Amino acid sequence: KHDSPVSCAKKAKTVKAQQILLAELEAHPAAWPFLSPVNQKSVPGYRKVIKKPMDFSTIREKLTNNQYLSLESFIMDVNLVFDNCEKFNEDHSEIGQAGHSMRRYFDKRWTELLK
Ligand SMILES: Cn1cc(C(=O)NCCCNC(=O)c2ccc(F)cc2)ccc1=O
Repeated sequence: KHDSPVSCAKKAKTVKAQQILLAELEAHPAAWPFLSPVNQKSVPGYRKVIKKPMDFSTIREKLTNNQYLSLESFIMDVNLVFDNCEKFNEDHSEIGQAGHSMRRYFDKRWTELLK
């Protein structure tokens, strides 16, 4: 129940890093396809093809509710957004290109921030 001061400080550091990373993803010009859940009523085939939908607003909700027990689980959800995008969209479509661009940006930023 009570963390040692060291592990408590370490946890605060990763939460801070997650907040910084998510804010940067949300502010990115190519973030628009990922800011809210894909509307499964208006996007034919999405519900059948994508088994685990994920988007930045859902990640924001989970972060706010302290649902990420580790940095890894946060990174897995962000990568799920980009993996879903690659599965559903052609690489050279507008949304496909946005997904590649956002994944490159995320990979660069989280290694810079936590390396
Ligand atoms: C990730 N993905 C997204 C869509 C999709 O159609 N998503 C809706 C985009 C419409 N949303 C906007 O245009 C927008 C949103 C926020 C904002 F601030 C400005 C514009 C379809 C397939 C898929 O795989």
